Amino acid sequence: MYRVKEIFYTLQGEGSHAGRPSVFCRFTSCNLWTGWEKDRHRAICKFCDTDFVGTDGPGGGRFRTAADLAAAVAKTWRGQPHPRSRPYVVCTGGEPLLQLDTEAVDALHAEGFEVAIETNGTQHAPGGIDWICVSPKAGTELVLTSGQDLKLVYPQAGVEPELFEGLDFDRFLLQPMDSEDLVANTKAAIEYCLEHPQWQLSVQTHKTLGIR
Ligand SMILES: C[S@@+](CC[C@H](N)C(=O)[O-])C[C@H]1O[C@@H](n2cnc3c(N)ncnc32)[C@H](O)[C@@H]1O
Ligand SMILES: Nc1nc2[nH]cc(C(=O)O)c2c(=O)[nH]1
Ligand code: SF4
Ligand SMILES: [Mg+2]
Repeated sequence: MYRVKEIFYTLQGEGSHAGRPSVFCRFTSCNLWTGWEKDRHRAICKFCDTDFVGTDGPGGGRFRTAADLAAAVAKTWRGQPHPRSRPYVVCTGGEPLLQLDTEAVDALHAEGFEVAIETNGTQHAPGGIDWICVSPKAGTELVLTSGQDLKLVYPQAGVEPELFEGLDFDRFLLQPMDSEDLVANTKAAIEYCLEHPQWQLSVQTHKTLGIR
């Protein structure tokens, strides 16, 4: 059984695939916050910008089998077939690696999808995922230390970018923390990238574009 908050079609807003048409499959629940506002002050991850509680969002629900889940994702894709583009699904949450298993990855592949995830990196990943974006969180142990994007929300006291520079990722990105300090955080992230050019800026473009 897979519990999913919502499944929707939009452009990837962040990271090195920003702009890419994607189905987002947002899994319910996270190991670093209950998702309830009343608990935010005592969560391990306190700055989350996402509602991942329940299964009541558009396209959300409980899917009994991996094939059911993959069929729901496939139904949400509306790109026209083209030899140079493969349907693309971004598994996120909440924390997708609490639920995404080999069966689900295989079922998504069987529906013709390239499979991406956005994860906090505290759980191991099943094999076969095509693109892994890890976003480390202060106060956690990082167990997923390789992938494509290492996308650090910046600034976070206790997890300075230097800690991750040696890991096995293709790209290292700083994403300004969205909060009342977004303007200052963006300025600080830009300055850090300019001084340390192995890092590049990741802007949450969907928020300024007014899309999901
Ligand atoms: C909602 S999380 C879900 C996936 C996974 N739990 C994780 O944290 O990577 C999706 C992405 O949004 C980022 N994010 C969450 N809250 C944010 C905020 N306030 N400002 C900037 N990025 C944020 C996360 O770091 C992660 O890269
Ligand atoms: N457009 C868009 N891009 C995103 N990239 C990562 C997201 C997420 O919440 O994981 C996200 C999201 O929620 N919307
Ligand atoms: S780990 Fe991800 S989903 Fe969980 S609270 Fe933090 S940003 Fe939100
Ligand atoms: Mg988001």
